[in-house]
Amino acid sequence: MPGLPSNRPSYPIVPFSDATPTHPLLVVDFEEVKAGNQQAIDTLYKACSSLGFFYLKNHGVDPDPVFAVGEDTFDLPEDELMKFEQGDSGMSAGFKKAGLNNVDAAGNLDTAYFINIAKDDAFHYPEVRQRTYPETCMENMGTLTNFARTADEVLQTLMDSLEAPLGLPAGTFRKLHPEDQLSGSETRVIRKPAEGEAGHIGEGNKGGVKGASIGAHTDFGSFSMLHGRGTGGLQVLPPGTTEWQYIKPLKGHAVCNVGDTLAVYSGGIFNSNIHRVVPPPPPQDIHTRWSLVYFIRPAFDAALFPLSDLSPKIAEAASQHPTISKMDQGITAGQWYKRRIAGQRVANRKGPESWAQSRGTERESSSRSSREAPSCC
Ligand SMILES: O=C(O)CCC(=O)C(=O)O
Ligand SMILES: [Fe+2]
Repeated sequence: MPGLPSNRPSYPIVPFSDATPTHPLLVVDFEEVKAGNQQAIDTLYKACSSLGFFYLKNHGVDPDPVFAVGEDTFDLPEDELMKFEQGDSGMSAGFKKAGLNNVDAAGNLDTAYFINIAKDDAFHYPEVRQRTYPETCMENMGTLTNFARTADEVLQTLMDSLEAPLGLPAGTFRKLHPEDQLSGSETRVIRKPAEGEAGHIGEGNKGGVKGASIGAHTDFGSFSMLHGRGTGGLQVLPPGTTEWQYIKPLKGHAVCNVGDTLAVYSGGIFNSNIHRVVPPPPPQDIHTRWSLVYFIRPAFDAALFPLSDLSPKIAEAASQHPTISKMDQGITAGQWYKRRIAGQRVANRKGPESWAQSRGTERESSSRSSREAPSCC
């Protein structure tokens, strides 16, 4: 039973090595942001407009019961899980087994298992708004709903606090991320198999990063909040650099990052930075890696363009942004999400151009200067 003591290992099985070089992140205190502390909001704004990644402390979200649901889910036989596979049409909700996504333009295969539970289904259970899930999820929907509600409210609160510094009217972001309209917001538990287990290395992969879990990408939505179990593997490519750098797992701290839709709404003031997941650095590399993400994404029907009409500051930034200034003004957040999800599926690959066509805002993020990145934590 999820949440109850079990004979499962506790993570990390071995600690993240201090000898591994890591990239520092700013630390944002959620309680202070929520209380309106200007210094904390300034730190958040600085983080979003530089690397786009930060540690979040005092967030009040407990990942452990959801990790337990994830463990029970991935224990189910694969043919049972495959009844809930996300498919190739651009739907994210559901199960994905390792090897069904590409990790690079060469077509190498991923090594990550996902169970994705849509906010729509968690918030409105027992009503089925997007789809149903394996029995371990359906029977523990209370746990999943509680997690999604808490994480969603944390990320909505962060976005509330960014409205004034962006020159936006209060309530702008909540209108774009409403509870009652279908969206791509979801909870994702990720399992990367331990060394020696099936799926640890992508079958038939030639070249690329050995055992890569998730290829280089930007997130599709507005904000992502990641909980780990003390295991490394997440890497960022800081603006203006060419070397991937690990993010150090910090106990009690979530890692949050700006995604494409928030970058676009802000006219490019905020940065949706490229990142990837590779096998944990030694000595953690021989063990299973677990992570848990909550993604807040706009309503599928929300228009996706810079909020220039609402903020002269955003209008000015958007007009100077190399890619955002040229974006198709007719696209919705749902179309953006579908293109990105479908485009990374192995079954939809036609050639290296499929990978390029499935990318997000990362092509321009590399043009940011490294001077903008935070230099300390
Ligand atoms: O597992 C991680 O550390 C990050 C996962 C991630 O980047 C994603 O699911 O988009
Ligand atoms: Fe990501």
